[in-house]
Amino acid sequence: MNRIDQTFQQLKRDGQSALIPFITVGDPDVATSIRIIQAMEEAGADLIELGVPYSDPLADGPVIQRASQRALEHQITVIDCIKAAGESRKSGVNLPFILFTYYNPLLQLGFETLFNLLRENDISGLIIPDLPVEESSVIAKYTSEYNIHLIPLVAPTSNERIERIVNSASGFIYCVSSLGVTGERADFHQEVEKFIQNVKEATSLPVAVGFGISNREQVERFSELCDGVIVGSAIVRKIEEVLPELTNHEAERQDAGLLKIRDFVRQLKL
Ligand SMILES: O=P(O)(O)OC[C@@H](O)[C@@H](O)c1c[nH]c2ccccc12
Repeated sequence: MNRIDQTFQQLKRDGQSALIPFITVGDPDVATSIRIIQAMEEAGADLIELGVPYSDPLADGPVIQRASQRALEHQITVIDCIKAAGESRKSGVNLPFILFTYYNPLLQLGFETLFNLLRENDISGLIIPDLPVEESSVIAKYTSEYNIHLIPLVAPTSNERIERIVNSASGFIYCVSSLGVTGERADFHQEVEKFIQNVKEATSLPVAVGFGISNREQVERFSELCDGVIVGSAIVRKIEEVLPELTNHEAERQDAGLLKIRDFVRQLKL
């Protein structure tokens, strides 16, 4: 069984909601990203979204755009990101990995190569924000053959498309809490509760919500409504804040930076 399925089933048995951080791999570099992934697991994260930096991240707000730019300074590729997951697994990390990438880098790579790499590096899921369900059939045969989930995004404006999106999904459904781009928010789409309820009624898969969630109170609010919460920009901003420590040549300073990231994530875990 896929690690994502196992994790959500275990969380359901424990009556818990999943905490799913997003980080940009290679920000500030791959070795540090692997240490951040380890820190996320220590902090209590249940799954992790590993973002592939992209030059034209249309759906990303300024925080993640800056993280992509920092990673692209080292010319990090989708293969480097996949291998970083494999290295993390070898280091003892058990979290299910979800590769988060725009569509274009995958086209360059080719799906056969992609799915072989995903399997070799024990990546359990894929999120492609700019691949509409109408065009996802090209990937569907690989996801079932390799037992790797293609996790769809649904938005408050998806309405009649919700049925079609969730029927072709596996793993879990990613509900986008608000319109626009990623980034911490004080408030969300005015119908967000109703929207999440509609999605839950349309699927038996776990439902997670992301976009704008940045503090414990918001995690509590959305964990009441669904099976998991995704937090990206707030964590990426914390990484940005401690970059001087993470990139310091002294190991103690690096460790201090990692501890700040770990403690920030830990206070989000319910
Ligand atoms: O950053 P936020 O507001 O916490 O939202 C999660 C988001 O970072 C992550 O899931 C994500 C990163 N890039 C995206 C592009 C589209 C949708 C979602 C994403």
